[in-house]
Amino acid sequence: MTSLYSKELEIAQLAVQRASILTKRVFHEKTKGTVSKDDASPVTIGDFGAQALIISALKHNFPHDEVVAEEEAAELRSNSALRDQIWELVRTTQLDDVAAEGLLGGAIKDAESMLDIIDKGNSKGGRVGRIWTIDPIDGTKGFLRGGQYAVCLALLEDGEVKVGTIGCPNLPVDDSAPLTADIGANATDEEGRGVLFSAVIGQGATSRPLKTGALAEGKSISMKPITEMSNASFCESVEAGHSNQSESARIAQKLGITKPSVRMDSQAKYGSIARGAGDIYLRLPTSKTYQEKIWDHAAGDLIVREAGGQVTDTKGNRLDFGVGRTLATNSGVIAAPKAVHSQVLSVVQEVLGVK
Ligand SMILES: Nc1ncnc2c1ncn2[C@@H]1O[C@H](COP(=O)(O)OS(=O)(=O)O)[C@@H](OP(=O)(O)O)[C@H]1O
Ligand SMILES: [Mg+2]
Ligand SMILES: [Mg+2]
Ligand SMILES: [Mg+2]
Repeated sequence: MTSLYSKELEIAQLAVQRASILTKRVFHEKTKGTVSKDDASPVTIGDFGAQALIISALKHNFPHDEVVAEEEAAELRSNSALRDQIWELVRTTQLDDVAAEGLLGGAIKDAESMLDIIDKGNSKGGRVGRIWTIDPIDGTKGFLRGGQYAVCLALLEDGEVKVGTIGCPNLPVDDSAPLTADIGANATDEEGRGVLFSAVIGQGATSRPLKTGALAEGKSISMKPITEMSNASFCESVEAGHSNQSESARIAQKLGITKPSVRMDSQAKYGSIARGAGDIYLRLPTSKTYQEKIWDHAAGDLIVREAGGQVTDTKGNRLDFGVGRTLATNSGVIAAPKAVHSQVLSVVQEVLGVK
């Protein structure tokens, strides 16, 4: 008997694997075709190319589903040199397993079709129906700096995350490799690195080595119970502009955590705590106006919850993926093992003065 969402899970994992081949190629290039977006954040040829490959696979398999993706093609329509660079990458990236590549529908027709495909990620999101959300490169600043980054894909149905997949080319394959500052900062995809995290609602979370063809065998993962807060490790963003790092240090101190935080880019943080390499992920708002994007959290939220964790915002509410392209009703993220989540939340609220 096939289980619920088995086709969605298989396609999602293969699509993330294929997109990761492309991002790894760009990761090793000196020039990554970086342009600055309207909000001053960077985007590279890797982000555009990965988004094109993932949407193409989704449209081949699930033509009626909507897609909320981070990037848009507007800039590429007026910059043909950049478009051509991306097309060259997309045209020459495929899974090295013919059957797996066939499941994703094979190659995109031409450069113009590629731009149209990138723009199919423009859904407004919402509470109704099937909507995929894509972060083609999460942690683009990390990708450029030489840190962690992730290729992220999730399926929402009526506003709830049902399937989530995160490809982390630079994380150790070994689920028990402890979370260290070095893993956060050390960007390499040499032998022994590259992991694919996945979850389906009600079916648990898994990790497997990130491959270039057919999927590797998966292993079930779970969060590590925290027996002593003094030994707990927490992770947060590298970029001080994305998460308040002085407040998190005060929270850690009040909780009795003695180790310094591990700073790591991208949803690699969610995957790392889901497999028990780390314990707690704190993301504390740095401004009252910034709204977190659904593609930055959907896959990670499900993977952590399916691994035995609890994920809320700083108000103690579950993340609500049904209000549009952003988490407009939420503020920050607190992810921790279920048994200690309320303890962590109450210290967060005390330090932030949240009622
Ligand atoms: N002001 C502010 N506050 C909170 N979050 C923000 C902010 N600005 C940007 N972003 C989003 O942060 C995403 C990357 O954050 P990360 O946690 O991966 O890592 S890090 O902050 O770069 O260390 C990053 O995702 P990518 O653009 O996919 O890299 C952004 O969507
Ligand atoms: Mg992101
Ligand atoms: Mg991104
Ligand atoms: Mg971005």
